[in-house]
Amino acid sequence: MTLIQVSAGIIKRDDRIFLAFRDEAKHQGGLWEFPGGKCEAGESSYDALCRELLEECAIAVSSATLFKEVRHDYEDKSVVLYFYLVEAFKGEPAGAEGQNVSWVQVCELNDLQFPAANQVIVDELVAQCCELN
Ligand SMILES: Nc1nc2c([nH]c(=O)n2[C@@H]2O[C@H](COP(=O)(O)OP(=O)(O)OP(=O)(O)O)[C@@H](O)[C@H]2O)c(=O)[nH]1
Ligand SMILES: [Mg+2]
Repeated sequence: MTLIQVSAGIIKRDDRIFLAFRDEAKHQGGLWEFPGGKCEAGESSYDALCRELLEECAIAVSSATLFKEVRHDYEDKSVVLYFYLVEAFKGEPAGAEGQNVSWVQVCELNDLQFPAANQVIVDELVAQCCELN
């Protein structure tokens, strides 16, 4: 099975994170995601992050650092996800492709459903930010 490389952005403002809802028709659809997408051939994960966040959220990333690299094997495909903490950007995040989006409190992330590969990221964000978890 081919390994798909994906970059995704953790866009945090105060105690909220910007999330997008994956269309039902997509792989792992009907779940919340950190916006992003597949790295193209020869493209760095950082460049893919910038391109995807411009396309999907209409923001221009000016600074981001790798938070965690996660490998996950779904039944139908294997992915390596490069999760970046987006530290600075221009523009206001939006659902530029018509997708539903939401600024969600970090401490309420576990109320939402994510693709399985994201659970380790959600757990870490919650552990860092929420005393009671
Ligand atoms: N963007 C994104 N993709 C994720 C996350 N978690 C996760 O398992 N994925 C998986 O990563 C893969 C690539 O994501 P994608 O569908 O956003 O890729 P893309 O933007 O290039 O979309 P396209 O193929 O419709 O053009 C999908 O198989 C998706 O299920 C996440 O938090 N964000
Ligand atoms: Mg995408």
